[in-house]
Amino acid sequence: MLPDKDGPSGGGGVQDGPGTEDPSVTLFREYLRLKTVHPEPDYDAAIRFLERMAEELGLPMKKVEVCPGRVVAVITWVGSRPELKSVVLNSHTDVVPVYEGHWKYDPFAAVKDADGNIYGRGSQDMKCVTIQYIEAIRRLKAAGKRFPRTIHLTFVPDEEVGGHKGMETFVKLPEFHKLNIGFALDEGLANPTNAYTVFYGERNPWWITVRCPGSPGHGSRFVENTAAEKLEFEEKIKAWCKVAGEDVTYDFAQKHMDQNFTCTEESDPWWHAFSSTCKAMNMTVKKEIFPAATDSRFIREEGLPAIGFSPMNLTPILLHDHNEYLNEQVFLRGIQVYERLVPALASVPPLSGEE
Ligand code: MET
Ligand SMILES: [Zn+2]
Ligand SMILES: [Zn+2]
Repeated sequence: MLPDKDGPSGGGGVQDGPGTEDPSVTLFREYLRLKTVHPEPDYDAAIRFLERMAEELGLPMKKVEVCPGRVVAVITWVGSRPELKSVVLNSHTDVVPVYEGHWKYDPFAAVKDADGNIYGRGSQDMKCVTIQYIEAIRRLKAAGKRFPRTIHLTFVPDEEVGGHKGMETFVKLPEFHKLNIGFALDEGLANPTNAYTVFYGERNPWWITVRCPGSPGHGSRFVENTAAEKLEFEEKIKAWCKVAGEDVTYDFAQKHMDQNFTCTEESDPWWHAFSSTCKAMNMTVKKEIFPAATDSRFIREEGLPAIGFSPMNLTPILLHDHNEYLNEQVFLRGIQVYERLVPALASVPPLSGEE
């Protein structure tokens, strides 16, 4: 069947004929069209979509309103040994704003071009992962599988604005602790080579607002920051503010100091399950520290292991960029990766203290 081609100005791109697109890709494109974009994300649309997903999967969904208008949704597949610690598949539902003029296509139209590249805000960060989790679970359920450990899919708001009304609050609530988490997967980044990148730690974000009444200042970007530099750095700000005048103050919007990272030794049962599955699928895995910050930092601060992983190889890193896209074949391959990873993680044998 010949594709029906629209030029970029038509905003349509190339569409598959009816029935030729993989339903998982169609679902991904549908999700990309929801405008969960800051500064006013349509979270109601996301929750409605997730409720439909839960219904299709035949799994219960809980809603935890962590702040007014900010709901964390949790879809749960109870394991055959529910007393064991669970596996969390986390994703955030919000996306960063766009400069429409810089985009080839409408960033909320989920246009697919002739090469199968799907353009949309969130196509890499991280609506792809949300749908990959859901589709992997759908396929595993359809195949009649069940695993010892309970699997929770958590969908959180406001990651892109610092997580205050999202994961940061959620981890402090009893509903989070009741999940009885053993291990969590969260977002990572694309890798332009054939390898996949996994993240076992993050940089500590410091977002600082300096108040200097009556005297306009200029923003500064502090890119390099080792632990030692960071400790000294606040003294510098203090000194600068003091020199600028007694009424000059500063506030932290983000001040993370936690240096916890997740164990990636082969002796660690969670890491072993993750890495041996990747090996069995002939995937090359590169371990890195995440260059920015994700909701994993809140999970790690609770003392729980979390790996940042978005299965996108052969893909330029386009998170927060204009013309963010993901190729449909890479997307589909990612579902297969989770179809293997999820069973491996949810079948990690009981750890000491679990029996
Ligand atoms: C410090 S909040 C992090 C927001 C977003 N994930 C970013 O890295 O830009
Ligand atoms: Zn993200
Ligand atoms: Zn982001």
